[in-house]
Amino acid sequence: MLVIRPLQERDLDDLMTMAEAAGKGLTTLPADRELLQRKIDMAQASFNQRCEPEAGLFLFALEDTELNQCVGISGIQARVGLDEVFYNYRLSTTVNASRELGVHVQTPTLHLTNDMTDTTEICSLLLSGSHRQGGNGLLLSRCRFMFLDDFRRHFSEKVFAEMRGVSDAQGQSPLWDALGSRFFDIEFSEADYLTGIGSKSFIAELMPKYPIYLPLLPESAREVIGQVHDNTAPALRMLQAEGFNFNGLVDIFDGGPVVEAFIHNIRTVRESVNRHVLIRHKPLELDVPAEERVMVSNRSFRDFRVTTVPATCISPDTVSLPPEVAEVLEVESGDLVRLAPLKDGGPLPIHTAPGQSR
Ligand SMILES: CC(C)(COP(=O)(O)OP(=O)(O)OC[C@H]1O[C@@H](n2cnc3c(N)ncnc32)[C@H](O)[C@@H]1OP(=O)(O)O)[C@@H](O)C(=O)NCCC(=O)NCCSC(=O)CCC(=O)O
Ligand SMILES: NC(=[NH2+])NCCC[C@H](N)C(=O)O
Repeated sequence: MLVIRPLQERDLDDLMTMAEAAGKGLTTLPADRELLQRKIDMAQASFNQRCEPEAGLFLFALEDTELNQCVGISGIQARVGLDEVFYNYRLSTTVNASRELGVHVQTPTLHLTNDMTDTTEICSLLLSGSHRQGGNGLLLSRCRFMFLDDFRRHFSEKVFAEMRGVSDAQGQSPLWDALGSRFFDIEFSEADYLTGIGSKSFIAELMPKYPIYLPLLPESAREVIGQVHDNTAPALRMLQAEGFNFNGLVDIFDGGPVVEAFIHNIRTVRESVNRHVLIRHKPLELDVPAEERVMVSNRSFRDFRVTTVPATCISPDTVSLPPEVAEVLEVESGDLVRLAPLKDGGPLPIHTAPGQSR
């Protein structure tokens, strides 16, 4: 069975293996054992409410209970830019017009901003290659929206994701080569790694403060602005299906797009329903396609758990769970759980009785 739970101490080795396999460019998950250990500690402090709410870093592990192994990770950073400055470029238009000369030139420009300050970020989505199938990526990404909605007071109303931008197999980024490298005498992979481990003051010290006129950059750099890395296309597709849209900001190093949504508009949030658990000793048909499965969350802050069950388990006011599923979710008969479709598309497989509130 695959289950989402808070990231724990014992996940360090699995996390390190996944980060190493992912290669460079996943800013928040560099293959640095000490940093990953610090992230686990921060996640534990956040779930146990041992840190300031704004400093919360909620990291979720996807555990394969048969392998007893962490096979994926995803995260929520409660607020960005409060401890350290958070940068983006805003893609704007500057118009130079002269009625006298009959000239009207629109020039795309990049302006350095801190517009996402004090906003919640979803981040660090990574699934082990062996488990990229059967809707596991969807579970890993979407479980976060159930958590965000159930514990809204910990987060901002709007959430965003910075998507990984274009770089090649050698870690070269066309935007970095044309822009960043002119101001920082280091490679893109090193600059990215330094921001990932939290050494960010060099950005403030070295980044150009004046707007950048895009026609002055080479075509190779212009064309990657707002584009994602090939490996990140599925992550973007999943967010778009949840209602996230490009907000006009891009990453200052590789030009990857920033997408955002208001929590109340996110599809998983809108389509969730609550049901009481009914434990039933009936074998569960596990081989059900993603379209016919629903996510079930135990709604616990500290011991958050999510797994999937076939939509046929749901009745108008209960959800029947076999004992082994109830056990991994840490729920008992009568507990209230939250359900949402795993995959978008097709009719919602959750039946609400007439007159019953969701
Ligand atoms: C992102 C995940 C976890 C996604 O898992 P899977 O690859 O198993 O996903 P999937 O179910 O196969 O695909 C999800 C959806 O994307 C579609 N899809 C697949 N390949 C595509 C492509 N090349 N272009 C456009 N869409 C594509 C699928 O059809 C499906 O949509 P339908 O359902 O419509 O069929 C994984 O690919 C991964 O670990 N990638 C490497 C790490 C990475 O780049 N992470 C994101 C960094 S950016 C980040 O972390 C911030 C964002 C965040 O935290 O969410
Ligand atoms: N791909 C990168 N490492 N970009 C650097 C900046 C990342 C992020 N916006 C910050 O200010 O922390």
